[in-house]
Amino acid sequence: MHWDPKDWAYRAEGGKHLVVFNQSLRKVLRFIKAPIGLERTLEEDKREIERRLRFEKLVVSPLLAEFGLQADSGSLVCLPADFCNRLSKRISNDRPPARKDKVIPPGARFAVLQDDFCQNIPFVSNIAIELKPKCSFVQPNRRSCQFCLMQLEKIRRGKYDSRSAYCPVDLFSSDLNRKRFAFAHLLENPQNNLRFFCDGELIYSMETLEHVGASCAKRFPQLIEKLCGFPDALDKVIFDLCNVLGASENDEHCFSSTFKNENFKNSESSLSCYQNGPLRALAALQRTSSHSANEVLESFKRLSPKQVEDLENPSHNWLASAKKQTDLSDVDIVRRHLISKTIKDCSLMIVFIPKKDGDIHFKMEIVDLDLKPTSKLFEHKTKEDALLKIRENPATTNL
Ligand SMILES: O=P(O)(O)O[C@@H]1[C@@H](OP(=O)(O)O)[C@H](OP(=O)(O)O)[C@H](O)[C@H](OP(=O)(O)O)[C@H]1OP(=O)(O)O
Ligand SMILES: Nc1ncnc2c1ncn2[C@@H]1O[C@H](COP(=O)(O)OP(=O)(O)OP(=O)(O)O)[C@@H](O)[C@H]1O
Repeated sequence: MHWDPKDWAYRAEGGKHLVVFNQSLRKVLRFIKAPIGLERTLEEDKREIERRLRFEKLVVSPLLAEFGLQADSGSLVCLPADFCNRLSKRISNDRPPARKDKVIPPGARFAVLQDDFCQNIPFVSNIAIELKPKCSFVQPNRRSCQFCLMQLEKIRRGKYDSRSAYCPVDLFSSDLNRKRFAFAHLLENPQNNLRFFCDGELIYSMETLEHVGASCAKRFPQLIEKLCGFPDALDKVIFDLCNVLGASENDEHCFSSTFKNENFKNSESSLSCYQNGPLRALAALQRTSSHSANEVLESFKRLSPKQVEDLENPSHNWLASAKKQTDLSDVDIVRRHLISKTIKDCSLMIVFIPKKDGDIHFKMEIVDLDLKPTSKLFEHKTKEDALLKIRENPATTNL
């Protein structure tokens, strides 16, 4: 393949990866980032990507398949230094300033080449919704979910300026009103949980609100109306999407959610959604682990060097760990935690097509199914400790 930076444009990025897309090929390249000045060898990239692809193929895909879902993970490609260096310069101005502490390390790189899930329907205009739902349930002995509890902490450390009233427990519920309420708050303050793209270009997100300003909040519903050909199309899209997303098997409530049933008294939709759908699978797999991060770290410390090595090479054995009902060994506990953490952090990429009969058809893919490195176990414990402190002060829970 001929690699020309001019064929690629900036798509988006998270804490670990930067993604560019090729409009004509409908493909993306997903690069691993590193802090500015920190060297990363080609071998490190390759090992990390192979570990992830292995995990997706041998562990996540079979688990998702049990719920009728597929994960399309892409393939490893080696990119020449000249391409990577020129591409980095080309996209630099498109990157959000808050993410610029990390870059694509200079030189040749390994990356993942994957289908572009923002535009995977040919011959028509594609509007895509990216949804990062996060943890679906309230942990035992707690009243509020992790997302709601973490909001103040995220504002305190400067990650966000304002609190989002989105609550994942509402999104995962089977009650369509709660789901729509969750979406309304995602639209109001998307943070890193919601993005809209039109033919691959970002049209609404936290980043566009910061850079383009509030006008994008008006413009993107108009674009959706134009594509669908009827008024208030965004409402219909969200309503239909809530139905096909499915729900967790357990209808839970989060103490910090601001949803009030009375606000929806006159709503025509005191209905439940179909339970089957990607959210059902994500909720079930997120529950793979019921151990605290502290317990997981203790289990990890007891592992032999060979067992630690096993965590670097995910295999079919992880499926047995995920399915065990009793007698969990230390290895099982760590594997289950890593599976659960991965699913709590993945995103859905959803493209919709309005049909002539007024129906809307959705095509959904799952991205960011990366296996968390064991080096993050300590960070998970630290985050959990921070959460416990929040819980000790009841004044902060019901924000
Ligand atoms: O711990 P959380 O729930 O805050 O999740 C982190 C995410 O923060 P979020 O809550 O979505 O704003 C965080 O999201 P951002 O990159 O900050 O947008 C990452 O996804 C991080 O995982 P990794 O370091 O990229 O492997 C995530 O870390 P993990 O805990 O999943 O390892
Ligand atoms: N296959 C794909 N098709 C279209 N867009 C994609 C694809 N993969 C990733 N993206 C876009 O690139 C963004 C960054 O990718 P990704 O979520 O993998 O980064 P990350 O650093 O691992 O994220 P996080 O910090 O949440 O762990 C995604 O949020 C999404 O907008």
